[in-house]
Amino acid sequence: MPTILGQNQYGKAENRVVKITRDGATHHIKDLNVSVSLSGDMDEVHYSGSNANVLPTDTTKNTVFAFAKEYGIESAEQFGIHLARHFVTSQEPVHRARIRIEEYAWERIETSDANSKFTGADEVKHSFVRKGQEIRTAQVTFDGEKWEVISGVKDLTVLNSTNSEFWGYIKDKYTTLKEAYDRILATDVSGKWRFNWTDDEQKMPNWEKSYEQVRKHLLQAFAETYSLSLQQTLYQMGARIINNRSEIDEVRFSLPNKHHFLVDLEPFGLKNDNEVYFAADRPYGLIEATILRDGCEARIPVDLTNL
Ligand SMILES: O=c1[nH]c(=O)c2[nH]c(=O)[nH]c2[nH]1
Repeated sequence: MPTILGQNQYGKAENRVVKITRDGATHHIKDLNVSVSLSGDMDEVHYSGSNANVLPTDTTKNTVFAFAKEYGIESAEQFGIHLARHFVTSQEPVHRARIRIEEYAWERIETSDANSKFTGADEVKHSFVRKGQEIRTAQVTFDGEKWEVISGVKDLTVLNSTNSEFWGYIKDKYTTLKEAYDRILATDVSGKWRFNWTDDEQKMPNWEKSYEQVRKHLLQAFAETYSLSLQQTLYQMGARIINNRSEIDEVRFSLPNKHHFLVDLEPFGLKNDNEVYFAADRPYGLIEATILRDGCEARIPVDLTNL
């Protein structure tokens, strides 16, 4: 044979598994990106195409989701150990398993005073904001007389593990979506807000404080809205900003609906009681709208990517 096979490995990469653990009203989230890579006696599949030694990559994917239910996700390391041990000890041709995991960290959203008076809690127990990745934006325009300041945020990722439903929508012959009465609602917030300050240097807003407050209001509105659609949540987020921040007249949001699909674990004899989800990255719903102070003009461009 003029050629020989060198190092090889295979498996399913980037399994996006989200595990919600429900401790009464307090939910915990683990969000992992798990890549499985197996190697061993795999010469024949390369040389002759015999799959006799091949555990399908599809099976390695299913194992990731099933193990999230069976073992839970204590830590990325512990989860990786369960998986690697399983592949090497259960399949004779598999001699080595490499499990790579990225973990995305979340923190709880603090509630507004109104909500904590109502619930007695200072955090919403099912609302999370992804740690450390948001980008703050600003656009300043001056024509020699008047200023226009539009501030914004992008890549601010949030998730509610309950208090979200979606039902009662149009059904035509192409509709397959099942009505949801308790779903995950997650989005990467892209938003812009326009200040009504135009010229009086004495009355310039405190930009730092304003950003912190807008961020707080939009997060709290996301966390505290019992959502019947992402459209409704979006409107609440904008309205909360306009109602609390007199320096802002207009808010525009572009919100991808980051779908989380319940994984069917029945084929493995496991019940998925709203615990293990596949976090799909595309396609996604895209919900966009402007919220205006009554009587004010819409000036933020409809397409936020142009700003
Ligand atoms: O909040 C939602 N709004 C929609 O318009 C929509 N469409 C869809 O398929 N799922 C959802 N969810």
